[in-house]
Amino acid sequence: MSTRYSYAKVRRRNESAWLLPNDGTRTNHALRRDMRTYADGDEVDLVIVGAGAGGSVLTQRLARAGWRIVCLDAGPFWDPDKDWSSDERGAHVLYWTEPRLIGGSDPVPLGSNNSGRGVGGSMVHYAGYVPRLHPSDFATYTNNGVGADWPISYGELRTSYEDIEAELPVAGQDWPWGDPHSYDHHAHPVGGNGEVFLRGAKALGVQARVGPVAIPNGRFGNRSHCIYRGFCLQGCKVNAKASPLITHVPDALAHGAEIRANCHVSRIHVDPRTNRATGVTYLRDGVEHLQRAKAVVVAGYSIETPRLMLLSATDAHPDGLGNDHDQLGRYLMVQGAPQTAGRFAEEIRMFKAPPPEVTSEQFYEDDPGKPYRRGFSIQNVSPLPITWAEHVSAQGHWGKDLRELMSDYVHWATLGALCEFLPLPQNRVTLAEEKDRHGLPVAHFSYSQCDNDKLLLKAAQGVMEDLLKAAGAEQVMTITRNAHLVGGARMARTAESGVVDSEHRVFGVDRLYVADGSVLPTQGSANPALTIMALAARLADKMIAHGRAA
Ligand SMILES: Cc1cc2nc3c(=O)[nH]c(=O)nc-3n(C[C@H](O)[C@H](O)[C@H](O)COP(=O)(O)OP(=O)(O)OC[C@H]3O[C@@H](n4cnc5c(N)ncnc54)[C@H](O)[C@@H]3O)c2cc1C
Repeated sequence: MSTRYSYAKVRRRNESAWLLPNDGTRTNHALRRDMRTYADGDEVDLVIVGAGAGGSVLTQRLARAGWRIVCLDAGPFWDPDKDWSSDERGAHVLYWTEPRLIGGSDPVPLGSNNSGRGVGGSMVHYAGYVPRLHPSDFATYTNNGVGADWPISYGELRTSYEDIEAELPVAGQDWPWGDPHSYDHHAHPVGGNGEVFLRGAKALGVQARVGPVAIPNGRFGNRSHCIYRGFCLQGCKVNAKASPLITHVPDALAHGAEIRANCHVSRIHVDPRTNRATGVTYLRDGVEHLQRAKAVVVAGYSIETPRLMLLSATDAHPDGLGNDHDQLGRYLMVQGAPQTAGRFAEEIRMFKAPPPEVTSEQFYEDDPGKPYRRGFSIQNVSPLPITWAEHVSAQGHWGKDLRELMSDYVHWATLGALCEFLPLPQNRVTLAEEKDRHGLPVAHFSYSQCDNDKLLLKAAQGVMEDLLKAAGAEQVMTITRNAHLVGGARMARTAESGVVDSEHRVFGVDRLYVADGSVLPTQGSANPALTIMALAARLADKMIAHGRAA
């Protein structure tokens, strides 16, 4: 571990890893049983919608500062021992599978690959890659003529990045790209898939690094070390992979927050007299409740956050909260995530390690010599058999062909790219006519790629195929897919160009905030969870400095 942080310093800020049991079980049941609870009629300091990456960090930070917090999540309070299995099919309970409609010229399928539900949010079943954004991501419009400029700079997030990296904690080699930095935990040993990446990179002179992954290398507090069984996306059964369920929720409960599971928020209330957010309506077991609060934070992720704000329209805000200038739901982004598999004569067994292994950010920055703006990163991905079947069948293999490729699984290695698709106004969430089981209009998500997006996909595919061939692949197979969702309630300098200001306050409504991935104006080629958590930690600092609403 580096000298930058000691465990004692992390523990003084966030004791979660030490609040977990160390008797071979994974959940501190006493902490949940004895958590402080509030009545709906109690006016708490803050109600937070969503206990995912953004909502959990904010809950933990503000509970520590003595705020009275209720955090509502539509999904369950997971218990890794009881609810999760080392089984791709069994993990389907983790995904947000409520109905949503999709459209546009490149519709984005929504489901297991996009969002989670329940306490811990999507990070419960995320892959665990946690790179930072680069400083350039905060000013792509000024520097490259595309995308958008953030109202804050990278420098304003640096300390929060360091804090969250120490709390997850992150393991990886020294990072040469963006703002060069090191990690508190040394990189993990790589498996067969990682070795292929490193071999191909060396042969081509491409820089690659092991990490950065939110899995401690060794024990951390009472969290077990990683057992390299490869089921990170199915919910880590041993509590090695970080998610807010184990990295921030225990400390939040220990400091008096109430995290209320299975509560679907259907409306944000705004007092027409004061124009202040005053609480939320939520549904539990089909029964409507009202939680009063002095302020409201929405952290339901990029589709559900704009949807809830659209559903909360009032006479004063007839098009939805934060939508007085027709910005809500717009500039929603996915990353183009083509995936290339290569066949090797020897056995690779790509499942035998966490899927996050090796990364290259050599192609991340804008290169004026290229026909496209901005760039992409490349990482190992390790599809398990069902996801592998999806990869192979997406290539048109079926019947005997498909069976042969499935039984050949152990010979394949896989790389995935993250291409920086641009924020475009027409890529947007609106409300559909169709209703969900609560009778609420579902989200319609329209997505169309621009020419720059398509050029990036092609370039990333070329690099991945070259890497695998240079590592000795006899055959390569690429499919096109998407990853991650960010934007939809973006941060901006003015209400005419976004939904929240630099301190996450929704334009046009007092005491209403957004604290999740929807606020990102651009996405770089980095996986988003670390940035979402760092932004929430920064927001908590601002809110604590301003003090609680009277
Ligand atoms: C398969 C997969 C792999 C991924 N891999 C990576 C990775 O390797 N690295 C990375 O950085 N990112 C990864 N991600 C993305 C990452 O998990 C998300 O970007 C991040 O968790 C989003 O944070 P958030 O706070 O915006 O939302 P979430 O973490 O999704 O939290 C939102 C929460 O809000 C709740 N909610 C929504 N609507 C309501 C409502 N109306 N009422 C009450 N509760 C509500 C949901 O139940 C959910 O718990 C991955 C995602 C997936 C699906």
